Amino acid sequence: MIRGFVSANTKSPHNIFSGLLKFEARWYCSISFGFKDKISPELCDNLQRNGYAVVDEIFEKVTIQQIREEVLNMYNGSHMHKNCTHLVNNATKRLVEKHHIHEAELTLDHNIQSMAPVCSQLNNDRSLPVMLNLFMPKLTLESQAIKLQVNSGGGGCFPCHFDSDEQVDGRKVTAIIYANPMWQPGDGGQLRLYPFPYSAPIDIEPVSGRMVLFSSTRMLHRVLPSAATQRVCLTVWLSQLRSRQRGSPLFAGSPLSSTFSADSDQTKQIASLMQPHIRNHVLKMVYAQEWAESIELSHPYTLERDGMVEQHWREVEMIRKALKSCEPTIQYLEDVCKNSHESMPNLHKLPISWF
Ligand SMILES: O=C(O)CCC(=O)C(=O)O
Ligand SMILES: [Fe+2]
Repeated sequence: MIRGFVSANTKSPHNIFSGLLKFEARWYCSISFGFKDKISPELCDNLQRNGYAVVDEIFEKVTIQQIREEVLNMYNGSHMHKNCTHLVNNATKRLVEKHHIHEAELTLDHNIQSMAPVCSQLNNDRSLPVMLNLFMPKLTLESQAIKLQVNSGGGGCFPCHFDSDEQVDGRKVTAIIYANPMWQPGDGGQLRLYPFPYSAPIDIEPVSGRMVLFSSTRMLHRVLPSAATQRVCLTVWLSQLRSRQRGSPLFAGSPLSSTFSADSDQTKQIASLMQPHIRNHVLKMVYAQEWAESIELSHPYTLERDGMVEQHWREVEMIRKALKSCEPTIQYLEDVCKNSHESMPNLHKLPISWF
């Protein structure tokens, strides 16, 4: 729809789009959230190529302050619930609480919307998916859902995870907006991204006004323990309609061993290992130890937590067996990523399909 609108005009898409957004803004919101200026072709190019992008000062300071106050009011008024890890084992599904992480689903809950008017306006503002679609038309984002979150100190954190999976829902892009005006390095709570094999993990500080965008299905991430008493953020999940998903029939539902064909040539092996579905498994193997530790750090001690860690190691073992013929190549990738960028041979040129 937007592409049709743009191609019918001779002005640059960016300008035409600003006009359209101003028109919409008059009807839908009194706050301008700044996406139309901040989501640029360069930013989207980074997102497309690296799987993530960071933009600072996404909103005015006063807007960030209002968002922080609204989220903390929700927390202090006990309108948030504890965040849980969803544990799927065979046919059973259980929830395991994380400690010190509280959240509320804004988009699904009209009560929360009425108590958080600025966050609600953000929920109604469609300019983020619209701008991303403009510069990354293949995304075809059609909906957004917002979660409010407080990490209440005490080392609260998230284990290594992907936000979604093509077979679970239509989430494609995660955007996290931080509202922590007093944040200092000793507070912890950095978002750690794993853009393997382009580089070693990257830690992003949760400073006020910063927005981090990344691939919901293919960017492994975790949150480091937070000592700050109130680390606040909003998460926006941007989704395609499930019927529009460009599912990969090659991988859908197939066990790893039947979809992977090892080639003796190392370059070909690397290309095979970097196919999205296989890459996600390779990541679990490469970061197995850190992944296990992050599960332990994020949940209070219970038998269920032990079970989660055991299940993790069983999965790592299965992946190791399935990818046995590529072990030296995986070891090579691992070594390269653990050493500095200088020694990294052309791995950043490998085309990873992030979206
Ligand atoms: O708190 C953050 O920075 C990220 C949280 C996260 O990864 C999630 O909610 O899935
Ligand atoms: Fe996440």
